[in-house]
Amino acid sequence: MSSATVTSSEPGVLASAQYGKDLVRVLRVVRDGKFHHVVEYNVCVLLEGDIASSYTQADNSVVVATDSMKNITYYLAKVSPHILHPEHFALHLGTHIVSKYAHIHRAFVDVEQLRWSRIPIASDTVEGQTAPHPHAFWRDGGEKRIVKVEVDASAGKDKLVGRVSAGLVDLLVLKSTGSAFTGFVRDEYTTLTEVDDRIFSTSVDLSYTFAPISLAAPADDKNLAFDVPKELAEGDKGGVWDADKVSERARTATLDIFAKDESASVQATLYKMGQRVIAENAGVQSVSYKLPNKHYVPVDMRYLGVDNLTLAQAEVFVPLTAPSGLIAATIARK
Ligand SMILES: O=c1[nH]c(=O)c2[nH]c(=O)[nH]c2[nH]1
Repeated sequence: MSSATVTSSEPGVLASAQYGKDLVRVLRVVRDGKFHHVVEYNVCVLLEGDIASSYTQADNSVVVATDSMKNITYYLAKVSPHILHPEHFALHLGTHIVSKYAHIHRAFVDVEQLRWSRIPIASDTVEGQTAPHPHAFWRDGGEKRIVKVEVDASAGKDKLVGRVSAGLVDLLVLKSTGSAFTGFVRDEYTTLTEVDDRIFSTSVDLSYTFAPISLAAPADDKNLAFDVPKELAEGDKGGVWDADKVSERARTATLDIFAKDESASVQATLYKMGQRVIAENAGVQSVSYKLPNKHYVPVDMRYLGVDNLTLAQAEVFVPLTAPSGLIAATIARK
């Protein structure tokens, strides 16, 4: 952003500015004969560049309307060969915008992907397996895949840098044993009892960051020449161009560790999850989790002469909506 003229009557200076369109909702159908693929995305596009005068001087000549950003998003949803891969689609969208507008130096594209899974048809089997329906889908949970991309043209339109992080949110999990919490600080504020066995439930917020990549500027006027560089595509195991597999592995690792770990605490389980994501994905530089500790409290039935508090007898629990613990950490590659 170029600096604005500050007159003496203005006590403040425009320190940063971004604008764009949020919640661009799009469903795309890709027809592969009778076999269809669908993706549903909520897209947010924000831009930075030489736009200060639109704030400081009411100069709209530098404004690409947010309405146009919505239209570009729908246009690329129609023509981009990358539409089924949210990381690649977001890179394409960001690259398109910074290449088209000379005064726009950075594009930030966030994609939230909603779940549409194939309906398994029990009466149709292929080699003994339930057949996934070719064009019927169901929302199998509120979990969302998340992609955040920055396309940075500040070093030049022919020196684009892509910064990508991805992950998931709202993956709700619960285990009814295999979790303890003991040995924590005990002082005058402590009311929590130590437990060798408890319910562990959380809503996983996972995000991992890839190493920055250089991007080829689109060659043609319609900016459709954005291609995954071949050498990168082939040698990119666990990196940005392997993003669908990374997403699957990170999700599986998270669920596996959650289920199998004899958890000493949310902190210790989180750390193991992060280590596994780093170990399994060579292109991932760091992994962050935010894990709320969603408490379930055994109901005290002693007034009825019923034991629902001792470990083996705790069977009826109340989910607490608030407060919850919140355990967060980032594990970075050494
Ligand atoms: O796994 C946990 N970590 C904590 O930091 C904590 N604090 C708390 O009250 N319960 C728990 N559980």
